[in-house]
Amino acid sequence: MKDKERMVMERIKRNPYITQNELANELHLSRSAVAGYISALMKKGTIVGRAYMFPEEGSITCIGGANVDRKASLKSNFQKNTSNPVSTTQALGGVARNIAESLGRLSVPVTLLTVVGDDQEATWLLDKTTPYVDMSHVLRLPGKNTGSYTAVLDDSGDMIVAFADMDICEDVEVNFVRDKWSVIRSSKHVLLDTNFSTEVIAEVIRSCKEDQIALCIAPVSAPKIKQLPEDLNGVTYLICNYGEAVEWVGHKGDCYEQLADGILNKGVGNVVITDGKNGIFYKQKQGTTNHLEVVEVPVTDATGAGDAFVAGFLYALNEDKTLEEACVVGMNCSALTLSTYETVSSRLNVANLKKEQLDLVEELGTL
Ligand SMILES: Nc1ncnc2c1ncn2[C@@H]1O[C@H](COP(=O)(O)OP(=O)(O)O)[C@@H](O)[C@H]1O
Ligand SMILES: O=c1[nH]cc([C@@H]2O[C@H](COP(=O)(O)O)[C@@H](O)[C@H]2O)c(=O)[nH]1
Repeated sequence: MKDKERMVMERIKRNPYITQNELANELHLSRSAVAGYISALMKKGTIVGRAYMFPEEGSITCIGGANVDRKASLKSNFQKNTSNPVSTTQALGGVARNIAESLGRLSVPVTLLTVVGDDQEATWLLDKTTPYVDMSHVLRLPGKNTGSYTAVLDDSGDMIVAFADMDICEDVEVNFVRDKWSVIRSSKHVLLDTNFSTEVIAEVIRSCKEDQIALCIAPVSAPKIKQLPEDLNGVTYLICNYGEAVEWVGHKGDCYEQLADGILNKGVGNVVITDGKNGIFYKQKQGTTNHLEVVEVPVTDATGAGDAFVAGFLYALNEDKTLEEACVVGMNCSALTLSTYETVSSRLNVANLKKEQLDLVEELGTL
């Protein structure tokens, strides 16, 4: 068997969903050359036919960034223009990846559509995420660096500043979404972050609207919320923090309702604004508005609290809970993450989530 033919066969074995275009991109061949190799493999009987695969019920597809996070925790107050003593840790990150891993840990069938390079970081990221998430559709770009995020945290675990090098996301094109549409379309919910370009984001929104798939957007940061297109018709849920909402649609000092209205006016169906220990505000285009209190918990490391909230929220919606119930589950998921240095808590599972719920209920003194 020729080398190229073997490479085509091995990739199909690893991912029976792979398209001819994807094979052509990965192997630097033309699509017609790939078609030729596939036809030769079929003639030899190495491939006996295409599998018909059924989507897993209640699955979620997460689309967006995957990073290696490096965190430096200051041992004393930050001082400019000198070297500050820190302890450093490394973890996996990227908003869509964090949410996908959390959902996987909560036993939800989940697929991640993201992009990585061909460096050691990519191998580490794929190895560590695969136990929880279907990573067979991840785009690997030869010669590119996997995304990274470097944060400096103060001695109470809050971020002072962070730097995200995610140039690799600029190489993801609209065709990536189109090629993967059969995977995306089979999901009960789609989660999209704002690491990819406005064109890619707009394509996901347009297609989810056309196929009536529930779409939840988690903007990544104040600068990246601006990557959202103007028209958000087709977005079922948008979950952002107060700072992101102010940067995007408001002014400092705006109340939650003013910010929520600004977002709903763009076409979103339901908006949730998180504001750390100050609680959660949600407003539905057709329905209710509410401000929920959170039970304050000691913070070890705040990284990933917002992503954990989204994961808990989607987990609950997938279980057919209401929007308000989903917000409460989201808060419990965040509480688990806040208590560890990990971006995604390794203690996250359905049993611990239920226990967290009971502990909080006890603390609130209500049932
Ligand atoms: N000190 C805290 N005590 C309890 N929960 C918190 C605390 N800080 C954050 N959270 C939880 O984490 C969620 C997300 O935090 P927030 O700071 O709003 O977003 P982000 O992490 O995206 O900046 C909040 O909605 C809340 O449920
Ligand atoms: O431009 C980006 N910045 C940061 C992240 C990710 O966001 C997470 C931190 O989330 P939060 O801000 O909710 O703590 C980290 O895992 C980091 O990799 C990202 O995907 N894109």
